[in-house]
Amino acid sequence: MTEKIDSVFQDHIEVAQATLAQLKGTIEKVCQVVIDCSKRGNKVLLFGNGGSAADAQHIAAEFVGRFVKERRSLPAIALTTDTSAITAIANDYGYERVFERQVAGLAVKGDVIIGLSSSGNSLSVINGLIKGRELGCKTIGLSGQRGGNMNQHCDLNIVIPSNTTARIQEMHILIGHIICETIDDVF
Ligand SMILES: O=C(CO)[C@@H](O)[C@H](O)[C@H](O)[C@H](O)COP(=O)(O)O
Ligand SMILES: [Zn+2]
Repeated sequence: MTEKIDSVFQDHIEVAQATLAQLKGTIEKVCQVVIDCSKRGNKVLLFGNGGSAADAQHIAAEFVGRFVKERRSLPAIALTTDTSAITAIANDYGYERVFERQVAGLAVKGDVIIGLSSSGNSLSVINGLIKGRELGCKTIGLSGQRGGNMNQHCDLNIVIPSNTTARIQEMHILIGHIICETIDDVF
C-alpha cells in the first residue's frame, strides 16, 4: 500500500513537472483567451465525460460563483448538468451529439468552448468543439495521450504529457484553477 501511494505521488509530480516545462506558454495563451472572452462579456462553455464532466462543472461553478476573490459573477456553463437535455439529445440523436446540440443552441460568436477529454478522442467532445468552431467560438482542448483527434478541432489544445487518465485529469483541474487565478487577478 505505501509503495502504491509513493508511486502515484511520484508519477503525479513527474507529470506536473513535465506539464509545466512543456506547456507553460500554451497555458498562458489559454488564460488570455478566457480573460479576453470574459472582458468582452462572452461566455465559456465546458464539457467532458465522467471525471471530465465533473471538472467542467467544477470550473464553471468557480466562474459563476467565485473562486477566491470577491468579484462579479462571470458567465460559464457546463453542458453536463441538464439531464433532460442530455437524455433527450442522446435518445433522439445519439450520445455523440449531446454537447454539439447544446452548443448549437447556446453558443454565440466570441464565446469560448472548452472540451475536456483525457484521450482526446471522445466523439461527443469532438463534435461539440466542431460545432463551436462553426459558430465562431474559440475552441480550447484539455486532453492527454498526444491530443488524439482533438488536435484538429482546437485553436489551443493543452495536451498533458501522460497516458494515464487519472494523472491527465489531475493536471486538467490544476490548469482549471490556474485559469481561475488569472481571472481573479483581472476582475
Ligand atoms: O474519471 C474517470 C477516470 O479517472 C472516468 O470516469 C473517465 O472520465 C471516463 O471513463 C471517460 O469516459 C473517459 O473519456 P475521455 O477522457 O477519454 O474523453
Ligand atoms: Zn476519475
